[in-house]
Amino acid sequence: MTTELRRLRNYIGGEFKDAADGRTTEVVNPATGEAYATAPLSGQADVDAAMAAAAAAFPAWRDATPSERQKALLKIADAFEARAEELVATESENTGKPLGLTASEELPPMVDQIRFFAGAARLLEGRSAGEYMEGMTSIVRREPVGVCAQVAPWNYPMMMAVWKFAPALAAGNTVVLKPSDTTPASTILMAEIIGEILPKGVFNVVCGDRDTGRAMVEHSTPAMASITGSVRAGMQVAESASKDVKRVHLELGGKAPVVVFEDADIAKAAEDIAVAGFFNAGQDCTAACRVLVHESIHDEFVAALAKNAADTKTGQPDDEDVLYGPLNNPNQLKQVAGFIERLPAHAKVEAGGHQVGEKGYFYAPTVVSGLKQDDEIIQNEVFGPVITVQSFTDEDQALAYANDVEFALASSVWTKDHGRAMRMSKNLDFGCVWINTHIPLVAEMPHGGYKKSGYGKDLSAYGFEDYTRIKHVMTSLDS
Ligand SMILES: NCCCC=O
Repeated sequence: MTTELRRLRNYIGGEFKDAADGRTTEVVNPATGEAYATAPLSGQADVDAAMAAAAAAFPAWRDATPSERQKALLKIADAFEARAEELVATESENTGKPLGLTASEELPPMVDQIRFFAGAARLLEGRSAGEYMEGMTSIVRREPVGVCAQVAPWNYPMMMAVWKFAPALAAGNTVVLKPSDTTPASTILMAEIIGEILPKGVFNVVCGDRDTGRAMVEHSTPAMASITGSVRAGMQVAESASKDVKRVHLELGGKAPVVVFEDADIAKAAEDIAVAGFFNAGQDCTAACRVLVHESIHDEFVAALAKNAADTKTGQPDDEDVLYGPLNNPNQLKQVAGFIERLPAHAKVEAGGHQVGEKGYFYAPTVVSGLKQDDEIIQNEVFGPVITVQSFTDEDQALAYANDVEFALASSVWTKDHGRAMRMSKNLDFGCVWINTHIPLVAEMPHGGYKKSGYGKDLSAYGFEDYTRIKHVMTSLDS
């Protein structure tokens, strides 16, 4: 018996539409490995239509007062809260995430982040107007940049979409957003909710693959392209955007060092690091994936971490005991398994190291020790439930190992020594340093990295300003 697949559609100019040429892709639930929907595989005509709708809606949305934009965003936050159960169920079908944790750990921060940007809409920062030249007054205008092309990833499909559209809309831009081709369902549901609140064309969703994303970034309409994804994808976006010098906002990979000194609370550090490394199956650009531990506590720490890994459960979304669900797709499962299969002889798998179950794309919580700084698994992003452990001799070596990767998004230090924590915070070359914790985020603080982790900030007033442009207006006092 064949079951009818749900038909997801693009949201363009206030209407749900199939791709102009009718092409679709199947959308698979990674917890079962079975298709449950189809989504448009959008081409140039669909991108053109979405860009035209966003461009047409821009002048009126730009000219709406900050107060009006705030009101609309607050309504969206309220509506998401009211339909939380539906959003969570859809996100879980998209990704296989545990239902309970998605409801408690993802939905509330998302709603809070929208409310934060609703407030930011009314706080437009600029230098003071004044007479910086005799007989002239200068003022600064902070304006929206225009239409924004935004590409969201599959690891947190709803929350990453919020990180993109909320600051963009708050600042007065209009948006064409593309969810990942593996996780479009929750974004389409968000479009349905948002569509009841915003004017037509202000928020548009185009489903599709890499070629769709490229068509969006290369399109002449958007003034800005923003992507959260892999380094490879970010480099392609930067290259495509360079053709007409578009503004680019890139949130790419991570390889977070987690530096545990000998005076840390070992049991607590091992417990917290296991959660921060395995949450969302480690599919998190800030995941606590690369532990550096002082040699004097190495064995004790590895044993504690391996025990926490063994106690961590992965499984189906409705199982209340699980910390994380499946990897997002078969390629991701292959990528994670590949890193373990290719481990050098000096590495030791302390926990996990294998697929779990026969259906879906589950992988066991894994801890690997005995690694060297130039090993593949130390230098490259695994994006799976795998925590590596290396040992160091002193602060200088810890710092050298921590900074010696191409990524620079997040890091953490575990110590009771305040001076050491402060020295490490100064010298760690990462966009975020946590001290005696790892992974919490707040809407008020910036998220974003350096080096191959990209540039531009998400969240915070900095993220909001990334979606604005500055204009200097100078007026002669004689006129
Ligand atoms: N913990 C949220 C990280 C966003 C990117 O993966």
